[in-house]
Amino acid sequence: MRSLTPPPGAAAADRHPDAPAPGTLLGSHYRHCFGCGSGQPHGLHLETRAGEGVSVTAEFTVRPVHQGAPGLAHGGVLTTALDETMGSLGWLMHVIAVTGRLETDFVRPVPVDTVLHLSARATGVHGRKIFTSAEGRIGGSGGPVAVRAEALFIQVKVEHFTDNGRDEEIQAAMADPDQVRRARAFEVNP
Ligand SMILES: CCCCC/C=C\C/C=C\C/C=C\C/C=C/CCCC(=O)SCCNC(=O)CCNC(=O)[C@H](O)C(C)(C)COP(=O)(O)OP(=O)(O)OC[C@H]1O[C@@H](n2cnc3c(N)ncnc32)[C@H](O)[C@@H]1OP(=O)(O)O
Repeated sequence: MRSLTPPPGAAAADRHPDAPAPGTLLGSHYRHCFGCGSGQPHGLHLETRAGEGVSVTAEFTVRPVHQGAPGLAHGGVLTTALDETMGSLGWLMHVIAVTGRLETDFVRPVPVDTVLHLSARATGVHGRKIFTSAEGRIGGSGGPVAVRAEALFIQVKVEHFTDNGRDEEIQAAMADPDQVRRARAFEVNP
């Protein structure tokens, strides 16, 4: 199994000089994203905020549509929330990266209506690989840990999307000045 710990020789993750100030809401990277998009009625609607260094926070309210067992959040949904939170670290580094590998520890059951306080940080960079970790706490940022994850993101070029995404959505994204502006925030040229 490939490790999610930065290898010897990994560098610390660099906060881009133009990264939004700590406390700033990052906004959605794509309106139809299941994790953060406002145009996705069944999505998680996560709003991620920049932290210090290469770190972010977010709050996720578990709704009845997120159930796995009666009254409890589905583990896959919680993993998605962690994935999205770690994925948004790219905003602070000005890189586009996709999840390559992700591992979740489910520590406590998470009831419907819980506000999960999520935090994520980059733990190292090695070539195109960005190592990250995240946790979700119940009831507040000092509350008990319910979920924990580590993930490896791989830096990609914009062609990762334009070559592989369904044409209909790619054309719409390229015709949307807001989307182009957001892609430029990642220093890519769509
Ligand atoms: C106009 C259109 C604009 C659109 C864009 C606009 C905005 C977008 C901006 C940001 C979007 C991104 C994220 C935002 C936040 C969202 C969070 C959710 C993120 C996701 O939900 S995203 C979906 C799920 N994700 C995928 O859909 C990936 C599918 N996959 C692939 O596309 C390839 O698989 C890829 C690219 C991952 C690698 O392929 P590749 O050919 O580029 O690279 P290669 O294989 O050479 O690997 C290089 C080094 O990574 C190591 N490595 C690779 N894979 C590994 C693994 N699984 N485990 C451990 N190590 C791994 C190798 O071992 C090597 O390591 P080493 O260098 O040490 O040898």
